[in-house]
Formats: sequence, structure tokens, C-alpha cells
Amino acid sequence: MQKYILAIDQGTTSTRAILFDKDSNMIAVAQKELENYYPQPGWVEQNANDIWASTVGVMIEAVAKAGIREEQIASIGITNQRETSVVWDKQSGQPISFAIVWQSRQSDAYCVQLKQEGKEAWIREKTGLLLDPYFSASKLRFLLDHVEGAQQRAENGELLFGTMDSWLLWKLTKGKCHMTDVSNASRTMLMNLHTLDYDDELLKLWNIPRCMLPEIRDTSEVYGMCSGLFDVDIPIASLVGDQQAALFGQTCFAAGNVKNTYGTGCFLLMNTKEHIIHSQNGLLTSVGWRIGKKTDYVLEGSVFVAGAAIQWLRDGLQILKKSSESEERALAVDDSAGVYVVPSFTGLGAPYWKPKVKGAMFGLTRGTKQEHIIRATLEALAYQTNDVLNAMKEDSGLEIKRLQVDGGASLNNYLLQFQSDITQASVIRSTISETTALGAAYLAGLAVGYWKDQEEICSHFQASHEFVPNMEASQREELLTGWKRAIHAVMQF
Ligand SMILES: Nc1ncnc2c1ncn2[C@@H]1O[C@H](COP(=O)(O)OP(=O)(O)O)[C@@H](O)[C@H]1O
Ligand SMILES: O=P(O)(O)OC[C@H](O)CO
Repeated sequence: MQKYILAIDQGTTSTRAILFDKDSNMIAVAQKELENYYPQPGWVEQNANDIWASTVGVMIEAVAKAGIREEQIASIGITNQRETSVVWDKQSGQPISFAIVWQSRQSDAYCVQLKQEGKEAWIREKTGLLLDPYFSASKLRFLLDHVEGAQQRAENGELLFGTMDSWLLWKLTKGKCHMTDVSNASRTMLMNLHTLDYDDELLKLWNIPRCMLPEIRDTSEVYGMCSGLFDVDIPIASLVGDQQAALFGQTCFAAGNVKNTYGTGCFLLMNTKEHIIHSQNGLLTSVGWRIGKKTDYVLEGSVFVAGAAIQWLRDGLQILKKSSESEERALAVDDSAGVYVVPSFTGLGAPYWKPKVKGAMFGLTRGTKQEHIIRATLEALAYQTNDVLNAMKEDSGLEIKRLQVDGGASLNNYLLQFQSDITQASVIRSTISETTALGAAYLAGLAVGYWKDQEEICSHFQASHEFVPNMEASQREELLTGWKRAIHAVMQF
């Protein structure tokens, strides 16, 4: 009987379920959009019940679309938007409030206070993370402080905390499994990177009762059975943060392998194997995955606005009808005519971490056309990626000769060629666009023997296109000098 792996990709804007076969082909895809709520400026929330409902919906739809029998599903993998936090009642299974999304800044005051108390370096050494409301700890603190009676109920063992992997696992196993994996736990700011367990000093600092936290497990193992949804019980065999899943899906298994996902923002991850590298250049250190007690760590740099800048050209400036049109419009001019766009609309992320910086455009003349601005905006995605790659090279001491890419904006050939030219590295786009779901599928398949090992998985990787550097060194230097001046200028403004 032909078998398949069902991957759930629970993202910020949608939930997807994808069935893969043994050759990594996508057999069926189902997707449901999700509502984000913005109750106050800078706050972003989601309804965890909607996330659960969307997950059930896409799982059933994907299996129906594929026309397979449920017993043909060898295992289920879950990958998820990371850091987004929810607390629920153990008895009723109801969330005590909306989930706080990773982008939300509502718990910033806790981080500011801890910075003032001089705790940043100490937290960084333990967790590899910067003191920022991006991570789960301050979000959980916020929930326990703002929902009446929550702290006491948590201490009594009545409430449970989870990121979306834990929430979905708990729901799919009908409350039997309250677990997470090391990759997700490494983004909570409660786990110690060295021990891979919750850190008592951090729990004390944030005043979080350990009993409400999910058990930390491997990234690829059978945690429990999905029961009640289908006629047969199906093992759930991977939990993994979405950026780490993409790294796995891109088969970046060796030290120094790097992937970049060009979505709304850009997420760059480098596999550093067993080495915990503490960045001197504004990057984060997290766990990639742990399989059979072997842990791979990663260095990570996030660019907050990437594809979102193209959306701004489309919806804000209205100089594009569709994002995909940006390629031909950029190619309609010979160059960007000295225009630089710095799309730091929500501050600058890695490697600068300047949350208050605004965006800017430089080098405008009477002859500047829409096409120059479009081209310069695409180039900004490549310059920002290049800045993170330089930080990665410096921190790891490794050369980066190859960058594997995915995400919506990676369909833009002009962008990828320019990336290759500026970075002087091969830029490789895989034939499989859904690398995040594929990574979760690989991890779930490995756990049940569907695929034998990483070597077998590597043999599935196929580049759809490879972009190689093709720019004079002098031109490259000149362009990079202009970008540095532009970045410097926005930070001074
Ligand atoms: N051909 C393209 N050129 C440039 N940007 C694009 C192109 N296609 C999509 N995008 C951008 O990519 C983003 C969507 O990518 P996606 O990976 O779906 O993002 P996310 O997972 O963050 O929602 C959008 O911001 C869109 O503007
Ligand atoms: O939902 P995505 O794909 O934008 O990913 C969100 C990241 O995991 C946040 O850290």
C-alpha cells in the first residue's frame, strides 16, 4: 500500500496541510487564511480556536483532495509560526485569552525593564536570544499578569502554556500530550541552550510555574497519536519551528549550509552543527533540531521587511499591480540610477537591531522613474540579506559560497541574480516551493522509518535554478558603498 506523510504548516497568515509522497512530491495541498487582530498599535493577536479549526479543516481537505485512504498516512508532522503564545485551561481546553503573535510588541515594557536591570547579556548567554518581546517569555508574563487570576491558576496546575506546535499537538491527541520540541522551546527564552531544559533561574526571573510548560522533546519522534479526527489513529512524529523546518527541507545538514526564506520578512539560518556560536554581530542562536539526542544549532538573522516592501509598492505607492510584476518592471531600466530604498518600516532587524528607525529613499533626481524605485526596492532585499550573511561569515568563520532560497519573493529572478552578484555566492532555488512543510514531513517520516536517513533525503534535493555571480568587482563595490551610506543615514535620522 502506497503511503504518504501529512505535514501541517501553521503560519502567521494561513494554515496549510500538504501530503507528500516518498519522492518528496506534493500530492495535495489545502490552505485556510487566518485572521490577525490589532487591538492596539503594535499589538498582534490571533484566536487559538480559529487556528485549531483551520488545522482540522485543512487536514481533512488535503486527504479528501488526494483521494487516499486514511490508513495510507504514515505519520503527521507539525511546523509552526514560532514564539506565538497561548495559555489554556487544562480541564475545558479553552484558551484563557487570544494568543499573542510573535510580531506583537505588547510585552515590550518587561524587556525594557530587564534591560535597565542589566540582565541582557546574562539572558543572551543562557538562551542565545536578545531581550525583545519577539520571544515567548514576556508574552507569557503579559498573559499571566493581564488575565484575572491566571498566575494563581497556573501555579495550581490548572493552566497550560504552549506555542502553536504544543497547542495543536495537545488538541490532536485529545489532551494526552503536552509537549514541544527543542527548536520551538529555544525561542521561548525559558530554555537553556546548553542543557536543552527549562532554566530554573530564567523561570524565576519571569516568575513562570514550570508545571504549565510543555515537556521538551526531540524534533523527530512519535509523541502520540492523532485520534478522533480520522477513522484510524495516526502517529504525530515531528514538531519543528517553521524556519528550522525550511532549513531541514532545504537539506542544509552540513556546517555552514545557509537558507534564506524571502517571505513577508527574510529569515536566514545557518547550520552550525553542534557548535553554539554566540554572535558578536546581532544574530540569534537557536536550536535547529535534535534527532536521536544529536543536536544541530543554528545562527539566525531576521530582516523584518522584505516581501512586505514589494507589497508596499503595490498597495501603498500603487506603482505595481501585482508583486510578481516587479521583475519585468525592474528589468525595464538599465540600473537603479543611484536610487536606494531602505524599507525599514518597522525598524531594522539583524544585524542592526534599531527598532525605532524609519524607512527612507535616497538618490532621487528629476529623472527618477517608478521602475528605478521598484528595482531599488528589490535590491534592498538583497543588500539586507547580504548584511546578515556578512555577520554570519564573521561569527562562524565560515565562507558562504552557496545560499539556498525559498519563499514568495524567491520567484523573482532579478532579485536572485542581484543577490548572487552582491554576495558573490551561488543562489539556489529548489524545485519544491513548500520547503517548510517538506522539512516537517521529512522529520516526521524519519521518525517512522518512511525515509531511512538524511542521506536518502539529500538525494531528493533538486535545484530548479542556480544563479551565479556575474558582476564586475568595481561595480559591486560601488553599489555596496552606496548601500552602506544609505543604512548609515537612516540610523542617523
Ligand atoms: N515575484 C515576486 N517578486 C517579489 N516579491 C514577491 C513576488 N511574489 C511574491 N512576493 C512577495 O512575497 C511575499 C509572500 O511570500 P510568502 O512566502 O507567501 O510570505 P509569508 O509566508 O511571509 O506570508 C509577499 O510579501 C509578496 O509581496
Ligand atoms: O509565519 P511565518 O512563516 O511568517 O514565520 C514566522 C516566524 O516563525 C517567526 O519567528
